[in-house]
Amino acid sequence: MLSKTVSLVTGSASGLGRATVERIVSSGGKAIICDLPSQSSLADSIIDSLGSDNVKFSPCDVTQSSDVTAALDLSENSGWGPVNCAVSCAGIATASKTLGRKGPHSLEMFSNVLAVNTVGTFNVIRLASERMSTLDPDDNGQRGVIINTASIAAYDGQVGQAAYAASKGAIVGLTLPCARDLSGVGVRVMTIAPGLFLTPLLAGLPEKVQEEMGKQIPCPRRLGDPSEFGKLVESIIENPMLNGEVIRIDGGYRMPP
Ligand SMILES: NC(=O)C1=CN([C@@H]2O[C@H](COP(=O)(O)OP(=O)(O)OC[C@H]3O[C@@H](n4cnc5c(N)ncnc54)[C@H](O)[C@@H]3O)[C@@H](O)[C@H]2O)C=CC1
Ligand SMILES: C[C@]12CCC(=O)C=C1CC[C@@H]1[C@@H]2[C@@H](O)C[C@@]2(C)[C@H]1CC[C@]2(O)C(=O)C=O
Repeated sequence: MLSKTVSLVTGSASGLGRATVERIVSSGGKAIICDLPSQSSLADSIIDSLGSDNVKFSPCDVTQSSDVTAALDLSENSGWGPVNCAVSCAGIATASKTLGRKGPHSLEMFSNVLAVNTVGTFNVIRLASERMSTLDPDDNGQRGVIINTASIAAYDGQVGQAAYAASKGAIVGLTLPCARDLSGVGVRVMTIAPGLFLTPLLAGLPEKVQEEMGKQIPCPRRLGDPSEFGKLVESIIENPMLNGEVIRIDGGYRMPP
């Protein structure tokens, strides 16, 4: 049960973030949805189905410190107290070769992917951990847990994924040092590296392509369901010994070049 969980979940108007909010709330916790202002109608539909006592929306660009601060404030101003769980799912994926037919990879695109995926994730870690540090510790001396989302592209980046794989590799890389940095205040840091999940990121592909992608996965022979990501988030929250590690959730899949 997550009845003591007060969470902030970025990128949670959609896909893996949304499934995380649904899981946390169905297990008794509360969640602040942090997503871009353009996603407000999706956020409203989640609030309608889960209840405004359990879920609130804070329009947020994760690259902006003031937006993340406002989301953390919303939890405290709503009477929920400081968050004790922060899950980063906000992310963007681009495809562009390092040197393509039209010339070199856009530097702006590379910087933007790193800004949202990596800098945005670290922004949440640094600001959320400060709030968690004000909480009373539990029996294990722990005050909170931070869960990041990388990708198996951090290890098996494909053609055209230099920016995306770099942004996710950096999240893998910061997991242990952040866990070490925050151990003194009793905050755990974990990262999930998903394989292929059926979210709006992949749902836009033709069905045939989705089916073919699903068949590449050794077992189970299908794309992941976002609820399976939500289940893993719940396990990480509940298990005090999980810290400083990256967990792949990919059905044994390794991406080809
Ligand atoms: N679906 C998949 O197969 C996989 C997804 N991932 C990662 O999981 C995370 C979630 O992806 P999905 O749920 O599939 O995608 P999605 O596109 O359904 O959700 C991503 C959410 O992030 C939000 N977002 C984008 N930029 C933002 C910003 N600057 N500030 C706040 N929110 C922002 C979007 O508005 C969207 O609601 C991403 O980091 C993605 O890279 C990793 C591996 C596999
Ligand atoms: C590049 C992929 C695969 C081929 C295709 O038809 C369309 C794509 C666009 C979305 C990409 C696809 C694949 O590379 C896996 C990722 C990178 C996907 C976005 C998220 C993704 O599922 C991932 O991070 C997997 O680890």
